[in-house]
Amino acid sequence: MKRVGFVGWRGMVGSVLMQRMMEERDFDFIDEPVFFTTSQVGGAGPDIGKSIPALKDATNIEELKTMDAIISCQGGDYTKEVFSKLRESGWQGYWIDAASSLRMADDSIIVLDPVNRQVIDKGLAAGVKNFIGGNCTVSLMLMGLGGLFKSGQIEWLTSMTYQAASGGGARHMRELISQMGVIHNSVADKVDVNGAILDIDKRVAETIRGANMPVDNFGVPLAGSLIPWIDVALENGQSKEEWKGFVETNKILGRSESPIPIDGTCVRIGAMRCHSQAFTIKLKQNLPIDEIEAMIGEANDWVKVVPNSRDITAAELTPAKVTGTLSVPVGRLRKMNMGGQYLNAFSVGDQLLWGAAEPLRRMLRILLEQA
Ligand SMILES: NC(=O)C1=CN([C@@H]2O[C@H](COP(=O)(O)OP(=O)(O)OC[C@H]3O[C@@H](n4cnc5c(N)ncnc54)[C@H](OP(=O)(O)O)[C@@H]3O)[C@@H](O)[C@H]2O)C=CC1
Ligand SMILES: N[C@@H](CC(=O)OP(=O)(O)O)C(=O)O
Repeated sequence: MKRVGFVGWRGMVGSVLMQRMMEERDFDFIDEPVFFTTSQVGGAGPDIGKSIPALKDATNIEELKTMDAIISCQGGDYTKEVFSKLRESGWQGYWIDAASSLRMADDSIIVLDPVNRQVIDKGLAAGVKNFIGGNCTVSLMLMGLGGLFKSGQIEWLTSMTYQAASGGGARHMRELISQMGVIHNSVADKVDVNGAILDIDKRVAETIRGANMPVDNFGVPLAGSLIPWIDVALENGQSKEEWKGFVETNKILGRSESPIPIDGTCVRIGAMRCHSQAFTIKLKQNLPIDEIEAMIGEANDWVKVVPNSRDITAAELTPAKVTGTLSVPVGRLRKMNMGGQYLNAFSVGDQLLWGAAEPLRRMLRILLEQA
C-alpha cells in the first residue's frame, strides 16, 4: 500500500487511532502517510517517527484521489460531504470510516475482524472497498459475547446499556467533569467536615437542578443523574442507538436475512470512556454455565470471563479498571429465575478502543498486510 490518507487524526477517536498505530508500528507498512485537515491546511501533522508532508485540504477531491486508502475519523458530516464526490470522480481506493453514515449501505462492510473476519475476507475478494467501524455498544457487545453468537446458541437478547460521556465527544467529557466540580463546590464547606447528610443532599439536589450546572452539551445534568436516551428518536419509540443494536449486529454477523432479535434501552451515565452493558440472553438450550464460560472466554484474545463473585466483580468488571485498555471483561454469568435457558451477563469495554479506533486500525492493517 503506497499512499494512505488520514482524516480526523487529531480528534478524540483519531488521536486514539494514532496512539494505537504507533504502538503497533503500523506506519512501518505505509510508504507515504498523508495527513489531511479541514481547518489547518499547510500546518504540521503528527509526529509519527518519519517525515510527512504538510497537512493537506481534506475537502480537496484531487488530493484525496491520489490515495490508495483513506481512513476517516472526522465524523458523519464530513463523510456525507466528501465520500460520494470522491467515488463519483472515479476513485477506486479503500475507504475506512468511524462515522455511521455508510454503515448500512449495501456496498459497505461493518468491520470487527475478531468477530467477522470471514465476512471481511469475502468482501475483499468480491471487490468491496468501503469498510466502516461499528457502533461502540455493538462492537463491544460482540467482542464480549462473540463466542455465544458464533455457537449459534442465542435465540434473542436484550442489552441495557450504561454509556460513557465520551460517546458524545470530547466536549461532553469535559462537561461531565465540570458538572462534578460544580456539585462538589456547592457542598465543599459541609462534605469535608462531616456536615449533616440531609443538608448536603438537599444542596446537591438544588445544585443539580440549578442554573449553575454547565449543560450546554448534554442539555441536562449527567453528574449525579443519568440520561435514558441516546441519539435521535425513531417512529417506533426506539432511540437510534437502540435501533443500531439490532441492525448493525446482524449485519456484522452476516445474518441480515435471518436476524437474531436484539433490543434494549440505551442510557448515558457519568463514566468517562467505558461503556457497560447488562444482558438478558435467551439461549436455545439449557447449557451448563461452565460450557457457556468456555464459549465466551475462548472467542478472542481480549475477552475475559470474570467469575461471578462479589469481590472479583467489583475489582475487575468496572469502567475504573478497564478504561484505556483493550480488555473486554464479561461477568455476572448466571442462570436467571425465568429458567435454565435464560442467561444473565454484564460486560465493560473502552468505547474509544474496541468501540471506535481499534477495528479501523486492524482493518487498515489487513489491507497493508495483503498489499
Ligand atoms: N466519540 C465517539 O465515541 C465515537 C465517534 N465516532 C465517529 O468519529 C467521529 C469523530 O469523533 P471525535 O473524535 O469524538 O470528534 P472530535 O470532535 O474530537 O474531532 C473531530 C475533528 O474536529 C476538529 N477539531 C477542531 N478543534 C479541535 C481540537 N481542539 N482538537 C482536536 N480536533 C479538533 C478536527 O478536525 P480538523 O483537523 O479537520 O480541524 C478533528 O478531526 C464522530 O463524528 C463519529 O462519526 C465513532 C465511534 C465512536
Ligand atoms: N452514539 C455513541 C457514540 C457514537 O459515535 O456512535 P456511532 O458511531 O454509532 O454514531 C454514544 O453516544 O455512545
